[in-house]
Amino acid sequence: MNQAELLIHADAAELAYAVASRFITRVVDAQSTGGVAQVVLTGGRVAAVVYKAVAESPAGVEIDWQRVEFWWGDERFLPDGDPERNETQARDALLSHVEVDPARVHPMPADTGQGAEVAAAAYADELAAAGSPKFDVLMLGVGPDGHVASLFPGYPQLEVLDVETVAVHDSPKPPPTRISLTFPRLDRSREVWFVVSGEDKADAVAQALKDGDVPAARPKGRDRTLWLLDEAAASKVS
Ligand SMILES: O=C(O)[C@H](O)[C@@H](O)[C@H](O)[C@H](O)COP(=O)(O)O
Repeated sequence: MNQAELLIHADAAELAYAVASRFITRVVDAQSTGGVAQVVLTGGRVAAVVYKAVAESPAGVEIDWQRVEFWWGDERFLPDGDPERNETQARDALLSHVEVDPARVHPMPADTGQGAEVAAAAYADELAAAGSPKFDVLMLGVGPDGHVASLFPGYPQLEVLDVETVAVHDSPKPPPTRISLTFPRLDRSREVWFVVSGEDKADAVAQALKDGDVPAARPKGRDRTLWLLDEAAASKVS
């Protein structure tokens, strides 16, 4: 298994620009053999800044946006269009500004009254219908408690290894109900990128890099596992 690679940037803005550039290069590389780039987006403030930087990057023209397949690592289980949904924030920051193929954008289901378990199962079916793609890049934010996606410390979803998606209730991070990919599905990624900014994440980053007992210690890319940090988030890495 490959070793985690750390790339540390001066501040949140430099981190966002660096991750945006890396994202564009990664997608162009994945498309270079004529294929479709399979990418997994995450939620959170840092991710939204990265998506905006991608949308604004002049290099973005190098991507054939029609040949990018977008997935999500987790979603806040809210009605369609809710501003707190990861999908809404990704559309506002990036997807509405580039010529994506709508058929290749796969948001996790919105709350239509069906229940999060039904919605999670539907997403697993959608992944299967798409041929269970291996992801070229999977982006993950990290919470101060070391959570990734919607996999929270001490929650039963950490031990769910036989299915690819799971519902989450009583999340410590609002909103309370979520959908998440499980660890086995997160790991079906060529590259896993942890994109982390801020002093409040420094303990979680340090613990994860020491293989501590935090969810962020577990996802690993098949080819590369990158920790893309600003100095504040890296400040307790020994
Ligand atoms: O739905 C979510 O909230 C995210 O998927 C979650 O895993 C997020 O990435 C981290 O909590 C970091 O969020 P921040 O970047 O806002 O700290």
